[in-house]
Amino acid sequence: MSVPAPAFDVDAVVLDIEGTTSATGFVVDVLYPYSRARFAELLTERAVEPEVARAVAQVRELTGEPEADPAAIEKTLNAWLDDDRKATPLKTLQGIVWAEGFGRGDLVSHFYDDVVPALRAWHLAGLRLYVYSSGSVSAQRAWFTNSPAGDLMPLVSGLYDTENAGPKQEPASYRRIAESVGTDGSRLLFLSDRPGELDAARAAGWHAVGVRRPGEPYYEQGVGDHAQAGTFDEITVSRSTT
Ligand SMILES: CSCCC(=O)C(=O)COP(=O)(O)O
Ligand SMILES: [Mg+2]
Repeated sequence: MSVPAPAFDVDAVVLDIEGTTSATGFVVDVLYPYSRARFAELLTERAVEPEVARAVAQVRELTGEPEADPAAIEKTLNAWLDDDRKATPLKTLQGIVWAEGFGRGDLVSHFYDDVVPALRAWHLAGLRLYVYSSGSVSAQRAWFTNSPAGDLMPLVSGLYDTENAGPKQEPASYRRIAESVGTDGSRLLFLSDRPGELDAARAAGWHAVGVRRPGEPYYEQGVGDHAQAGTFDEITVSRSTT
């Protein structure tokens, strides 16, 4: 079923990244190898850093291997990468490596051509913009700061990931975000490529639009009975002040 997106009167738009603002192919072909090549050093040379140690403890807990050494942890991380599993400790460790890569100029993020003009127009119209991605908050910040169109963080009011909000397929995560931004779910619009995420947002009382871009992994599957758009140009949002 294909339902075109209606016009939305909301206070804020919450954005998924991979498959929605940006190409999955770029993440998988550029960012994933970048992190894969740096995990060994991170796990051996920087194991005492609190963020690394916390993520390693989470990997050990998730795998049920409390004694796992750096080589075993690396093997697990790479297996999760192969499966594109959005495990929180994987995303934390990738976020560390990517943020440093963006910072030193090795990496520049990717946004589909229709996205940045739409974000600027929505921001100008008084809408707040948030990000909710499986990528860690530090990865998201680096992604928006180091875009081909320059620093986009001034457009963004807040960043949410699976650590500060929870899993993306659970309605409770969307309720948590609504509470955090101080807005009722009925005044929030979530944009994502994944039907399970759209279902969870709708179950929390949010508006949701499925973004279906040719070539993306979820394009063929579609977005179920959710309203859909092929680009951000097809999404009309405004914010009434009454
Ligand atoms: C800058 S975040 C990098 C992309 C990533 O690792 C990821 O898992 C994105 O997943 P999403 O929830 O945005 O589909
Ligand atoms: Mg996505």
